[in-house]
Amino acid sequence: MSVPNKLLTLVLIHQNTRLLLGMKKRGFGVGRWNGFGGKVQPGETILEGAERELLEESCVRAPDMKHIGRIDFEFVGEPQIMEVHVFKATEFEGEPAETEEMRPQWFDVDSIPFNTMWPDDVLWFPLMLKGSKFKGYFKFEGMDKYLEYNLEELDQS
Ligand SMILES: Nc1nc(SCCc2ccccc2)c2[nH]cnc2n1
Repeated sequence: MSVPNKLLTLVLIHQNTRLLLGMKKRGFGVGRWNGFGGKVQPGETILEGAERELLEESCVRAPDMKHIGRIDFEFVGEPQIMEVHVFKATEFEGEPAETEEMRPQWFDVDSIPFNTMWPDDVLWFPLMLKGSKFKGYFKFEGMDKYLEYNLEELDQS
């Protein structure tokens, strides 16, 4: 019996040569820099979930966020696939501030801390940064290693 995918969001704010990331302070992915996101709740759209999580985790709003990709993550031994919808924004309202979940920090796009991020990020962040749309799949064994993956840049046309 297969279970439906777990719907999640991930929001990146990319302004010229800087990228806003947050240090995850608890829960899934704790101790890693990442975009802002989390579970999509019943009754909200994926976009509404992304907007809500960004505000909850960073105190900023990004009305111009656009859906730029989807990455499915399978973890060996877990029946439920994590279906992560990635959004990118260039403008934001408010001031990024630390919350219980995340400590935000700006990084130059040439010094992204990939060694303290999920191991797949180094593969798809370049696509995100250059404005491509993409679709990916990663099969993880544990939190630090993927066994297989595919990653596809999609035509914008
Ligand atoms: N960059 C990245 N992010 C995630 S989870 C993102 C979605 C999420 C899940 C739970 C809480 C907040 C946000 C990853 N998983 C495996 N590789 C990964 N890479």
